[in-house]
Amino acid sequence: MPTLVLLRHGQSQWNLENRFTGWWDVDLSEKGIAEAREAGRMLRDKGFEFDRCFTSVQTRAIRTLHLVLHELRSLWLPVAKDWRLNERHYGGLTGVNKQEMIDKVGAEQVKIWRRSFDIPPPPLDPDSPYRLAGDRRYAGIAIPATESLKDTIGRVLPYFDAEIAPALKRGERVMVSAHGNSLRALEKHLSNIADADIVSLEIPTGQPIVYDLNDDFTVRDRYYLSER
Ligand SMILES: O=C(O)[C@H](O)COP(=O)(O)O
Repeated sequence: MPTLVLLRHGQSQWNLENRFTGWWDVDLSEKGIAEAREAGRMLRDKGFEFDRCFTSVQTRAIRTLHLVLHELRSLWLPVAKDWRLNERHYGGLTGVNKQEMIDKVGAEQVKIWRRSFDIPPPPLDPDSPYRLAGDRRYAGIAIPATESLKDTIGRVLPYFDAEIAPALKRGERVMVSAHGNSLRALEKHLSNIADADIVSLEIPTGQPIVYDLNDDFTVRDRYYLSER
């Protein structure tokens, strides 16, 4: 099976400001742009080539992918964009500063919201300035009011099975540019991580993760490109 590369977008403006982001469409910071370019250079220097790419409908992941493909001289590659690869919806935490929330409700509760398997954050207020009803990219989609990791897996995996796995089976080399929690969803599945253990998986921004998969999608090797 050809190589699959997963990439979390470079640092976003709200990563920089330490705010929960989720589905809110925040652009890359200057550091995030540099991280994405560096990821592209690293892939190029190590001889990586791709046949097809997948990303979300969120600017930070799309822009990261474009910056990487520019470094790879491969902006011409087919790219599929789908909301199912979006970040997990952070519900009522969207826009809130993570440290301020820790000060308010305690680190333990915030960790449960951020990293537990099936406990979603409180839902987004219907009057929130961060509601996405009317955003054209989500026309016809039941936009969630919040999502746990389990909910995120419930939309990422069917997309992986329907679109990404068949490309790999056809022999295509695939890159997925997505988000901390949509990639945790994918990694939980690929690496067969138990519900209780997923709490400790953290994915850094702008660091390509390489999966060498067997034909049955079991993992032969998984590593950060920067470490080899
Ligand atoms: O949506 C966000 O806030 C980040 O992309 C991921 O945040 P987390 O590390 O709190 O899950």
